[in-house]
Amino acid sequence: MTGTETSPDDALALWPAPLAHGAVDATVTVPGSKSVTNRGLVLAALAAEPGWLRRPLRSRDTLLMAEALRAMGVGIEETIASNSAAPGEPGAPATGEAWRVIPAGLHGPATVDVGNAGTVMRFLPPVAALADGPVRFDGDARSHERPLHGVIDALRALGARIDDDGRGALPLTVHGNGSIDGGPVRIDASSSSQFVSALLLSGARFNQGVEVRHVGSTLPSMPHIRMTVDMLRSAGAAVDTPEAGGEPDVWRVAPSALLGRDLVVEPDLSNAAPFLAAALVTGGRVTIPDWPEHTTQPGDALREILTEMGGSCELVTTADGTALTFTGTGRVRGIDVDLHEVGELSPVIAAVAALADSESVLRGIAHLRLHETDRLAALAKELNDLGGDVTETADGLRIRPRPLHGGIFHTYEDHRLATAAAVLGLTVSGVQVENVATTAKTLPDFPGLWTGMLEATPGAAPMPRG
Ligand SMILES: O=C(O)C1=C[C@@H](OP(=O)(O)O)[C@@H](O)[C@H](O)C1
Ligand SMILES: C=C(OP(=O)(O)O)C(=O)O
Repeated sequence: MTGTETSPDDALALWPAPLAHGAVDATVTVPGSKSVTNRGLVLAALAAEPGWLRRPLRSRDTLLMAEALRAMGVGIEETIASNSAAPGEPGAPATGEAWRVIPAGLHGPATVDVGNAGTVMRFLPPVAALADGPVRFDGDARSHERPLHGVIDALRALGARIDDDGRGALPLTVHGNGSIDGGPVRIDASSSSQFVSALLLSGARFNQGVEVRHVGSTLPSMPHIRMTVDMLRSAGAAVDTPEAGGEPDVWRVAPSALLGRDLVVEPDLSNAAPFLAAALVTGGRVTIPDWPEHTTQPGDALREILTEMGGSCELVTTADGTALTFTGTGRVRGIDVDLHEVGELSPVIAAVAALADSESVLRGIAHLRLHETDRLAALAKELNDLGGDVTETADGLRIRPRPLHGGIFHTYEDHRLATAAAVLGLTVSGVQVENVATTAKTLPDFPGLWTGMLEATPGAAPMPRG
């Protein structure tokens, strides 16, 4: 357990989700992307020169990543950056919060606490295989249940020595000797795209690079694999992908040094979901500044999905950059949608679907059973306990809207269950969210952002409730 894990008191606490007394109308600045920040940290740590991450997300998952890299010898300084990069360094970002990453010879002995961060538990064993000395990995109880076989088996096949208990999961120790052969490897990544991303992110530093061939029946979260490829290329790596005319399900990273970068982290578009959903379910309007015009983040799909569910959106370019304004119409429609590529959006979409005027079917998300919690079981149970009519299907959820009532919404230490519950609480009186502090996994001060959104709204301010 880390100091950043939810404390026992937080875990027991109930947060009265504020009711919106009208249409919300607010601008919400969403913190940086977890997925971009943690990839940025790994690539910067493996680079041949120092780099910068500007506007990084500071949340449990990213602080665990930074701490783990520090434990292996990487320098990570949290700073308010100014334009004073030393000669020969990649330019420092203009101003604002930034992390300066100073790569160093990676070494053990080290201990890594992964918490319940998929990105930490999957992306770092390949980094540890490049370190000199043993690196032990452990984390929250749930981290022992989340699949890791794709990474463990692949690293062994590529020349690494790993001690584990044979279950294909944590805890484990990687015994690195400073380098790894690399080369071709076959994996089944049907339970998590993060297996592929993990091997590609470190692959440029393997002696022969890496060729990852996915042999499973299905591969979720393709935008996250595209994000990995995109960020590797920006760091100077040569990457072949299926999209670029390569073989289906095969990715290759050539061996090379990586560049230090000056990376500006985009807002976390998946974490924009509850705020956009607030506009939809209250018939209001929410603007998210700095919404990128082009992005690999899966959260960009919210524009299409929530529009189909009854809203409309506009991406506006101003002198300050682009911003997304999402407007609800007062009507919320059900949806039949395959969320295989964008699974992390499912909890909030399920909450909106429960408030819609017609049935929804969410498909292609069987792998969510292996996320922070079994998200399909948890969503079905918690929505039904509030009076909903939700059934689990083989690969998703069928949601028939019913009048909901208040009650305790359990969150199973899952940040996205908590934000989904907050959406319900906007229009359902008396929703009490258990352990809202679990949102700190990826979204610092979610309750503050949420009440800030409501307080910015004339006439829709939250009523204090006991
Ligand atoms: O690579 C990433 O940053 C992520 C990939 C996805 O994982 P899965 O492919 O395991 O669903 C996603 O759900 C997770 O939140 C973040
Ligand atoms: C699945 C998620 O996280 P992780 O990176 O821990 O896999 C998520 O954030 O929805």
